[in-house]
Amino acid sequence: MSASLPTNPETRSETALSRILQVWRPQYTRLITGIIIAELAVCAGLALMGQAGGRLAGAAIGVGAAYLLLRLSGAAQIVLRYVERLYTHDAMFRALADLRVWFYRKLAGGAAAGLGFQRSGDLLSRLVSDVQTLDNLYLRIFVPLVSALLTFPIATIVWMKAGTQAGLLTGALFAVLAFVLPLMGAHLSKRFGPDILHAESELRVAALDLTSGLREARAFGAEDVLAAVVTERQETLFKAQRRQQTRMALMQGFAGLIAKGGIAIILCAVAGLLFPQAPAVAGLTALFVAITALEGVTGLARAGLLGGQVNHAAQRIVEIADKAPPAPEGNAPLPTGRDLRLEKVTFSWTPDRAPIFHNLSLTLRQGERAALIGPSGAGKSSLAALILKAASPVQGQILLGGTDINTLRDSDLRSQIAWLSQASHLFDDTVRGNLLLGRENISEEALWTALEQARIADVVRSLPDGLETWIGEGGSKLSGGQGRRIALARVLLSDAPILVLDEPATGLDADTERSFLETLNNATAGRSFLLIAHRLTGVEKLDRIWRLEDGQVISSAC
Ligand SMILES: Nc1ncnc2c1ncn2[C@@H]1O[C@H](COP(=O)(O)OP(=O)(O)OP(=O)(O)O)[C@@H](O)[C@H]1O
Repeated sequence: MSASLPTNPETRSETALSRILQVWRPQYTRLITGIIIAELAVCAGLALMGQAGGRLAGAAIGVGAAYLLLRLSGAAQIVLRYVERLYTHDAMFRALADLRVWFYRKLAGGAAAGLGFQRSGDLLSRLVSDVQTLDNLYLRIFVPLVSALLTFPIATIVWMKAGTQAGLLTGALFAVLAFVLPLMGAHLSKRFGPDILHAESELRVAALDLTSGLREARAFGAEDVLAAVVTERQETLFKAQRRQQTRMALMQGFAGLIAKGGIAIILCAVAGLLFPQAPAVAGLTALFVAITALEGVTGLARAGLLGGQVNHAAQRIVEIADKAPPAPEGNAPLPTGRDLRLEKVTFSWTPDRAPIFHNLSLTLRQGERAALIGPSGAGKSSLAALILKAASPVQGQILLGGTDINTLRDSDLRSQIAWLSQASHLFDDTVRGNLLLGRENISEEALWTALEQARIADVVRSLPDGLETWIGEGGSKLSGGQGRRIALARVLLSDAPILVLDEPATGLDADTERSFLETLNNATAGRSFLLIAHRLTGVEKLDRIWRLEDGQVISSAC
C-alpha cells in the first residue's frame, strides 16, 4: 500500500537548513559557548605564535616576562583546544539527539499515519545517516568559519606590520583559503553532494529488504538475485564516495599549496626577497602567525565540499518531517457522547485512483457492536484508517459524539478509539513491554485478564520467562497467530470506549477463533466495537452487520 501525503507548502529547499537551526534552538547556548571557546583557542594560538616569533627574534621586553607569556599562551592553547573539542562535540551530539527526537515525533504524529507510504530503509537512512551528516554543519563548517572570520583581521594586521604588500597579499590568500575555496566547494557539491546520501539510502533499502525477506529469498532460491542488488548498490555508493574523496583530496592539495604560498610570501619579506625587508620582530611574528593561521583554515576548503551533502541531508529530513498530517487537528473539548458517525463520506487514497467510498454514511452508536464485512479490497481497512484519522475524507465528515473528529486533539481521539490494525507491529521487547507500550498504570491482574481474553495466557505462562520473555523483532520468536493474540491483548488493555478490530482472528485456528470471538463478547462489554472481517463465524454477538460493496454499505440489523 502506498499513499503520497501532501507536503506543506513552506517546505522549500532553501528553508531546510533554517528549519534544522530552529530545532537546535534549545541548544543555542551550548552551541554558541562552543564557538566562543573555539575563538578563545584561536586567540591563544595566535598569541602563542606571536610570542614565539618575537622571542626568536630576541626582542623580548624582559626575558622572564616574555617567557612566562609564552608558556601561558602555550598552555592556554592546549587546554582551550581540548575543551573546545569536548564542548563542541557534546553540544553537537545533544543537538543531533534533539533533531532525531523531533524527526521521530513528526513522523509518528503525521507522516507515519500514511500507513506504509515510505520505504523503511529510506526512513532509517534519514534518521541515522542524514541526521549524522548534519554534524558537519556545526563542527566542520560553522565553528571553523567563525574562527576564520576572527583570525582574518588580526592576522592581516600582523602580516601588514611585516610589509604592506606582503601583508595584503598573504591576507588575500587567507581570504581565498577561508572563504572563496569553501564557497566554490559548496557550489560544486550541489551537483554531487546528494549522490552519496541517495546511494546510502538505496543500499539500506536493499539490505533491509534482503534481511527481512531472508525466508522468502531462501524458499524461492532468490538469495543470489537479491544479494546482487545489494552488491550493485554498494558499488554505486563506493563510486560516489570515491568521487567525493578524490575531489576532497584535490581541494585539500590545492588549499595546502595556497597556504604554503602565503607562508612563502612572509618568508620572502623576512629575508628581504621580492618585498621590502621586514623588521626582525614583526617579520618573525608574522611568519609564525602565518604558519598557524593559514594551516588552520586549509580544512575549510574540504568542508565546503560537504556543503551540498549537508544541505541535501537537511532537505531530506525536513521533507519527511513536514509531510502534512492526513487530517488537521483542533482543540475542541471531547464531547460526552460516543456515537461514531460517518456522514456522506467520499474517499480515495490518491487523486488518480477511483474513490473507494461515495457518499457513505453509517453510525456506530455508543455501546453498539457492529461488524463490517466485505470482499478483499472493498475498503474495510480504509474505513478504519478514516476513523483513526490516518487518512482524511475527500468529502463528508466523521463525527464523534456529534463533533467533527478533525476539530479534536489527536491524543483525545486516540484515547477514545483503540485500534488493532491488520498488521499490528510487535516490538523487539518482552511480552510485558509489548503489552504495556510505555503505559505504567496497568496492574498485573489486568495484564493476565487481557491475555486470557485474547486466548494467549497459557502460551505466555509456558514461555521460559513468562511475561518477561523476549519475543524478538516483530515477534519473531512467536508463531504468527500467537503474535496476533499478543497484539490483541494490548488493544484489550486499552480503556478506550470504542474498539476497532481489523481481522482480529487472523492466524488463529478455527477452534481458537471461535473461543476468542466468544470471549470478545464479554471482553468488550459496555464498549462499542467495530469488527472488520471477511466473513462471520456465527458466534459473534452483534447488534449490526454492515456489508461493504462497491463503495456503499448494505446494513442489516441482527
Ligand atoms: N495506504 C494506501 N495507499 C493507497 N491505496 C491504498 C492504501 N490502503 C489501501 N489502498 C487501496 O484501497 C483499496 C481498499 O483497501 P483496503 O485495505 O481498505 O481493503 P480491505 O477491504 O480492508 O481489504 P482486505 O480484506 O484484503 O484487507 C485497495 O484497492 C487498496 O489497494
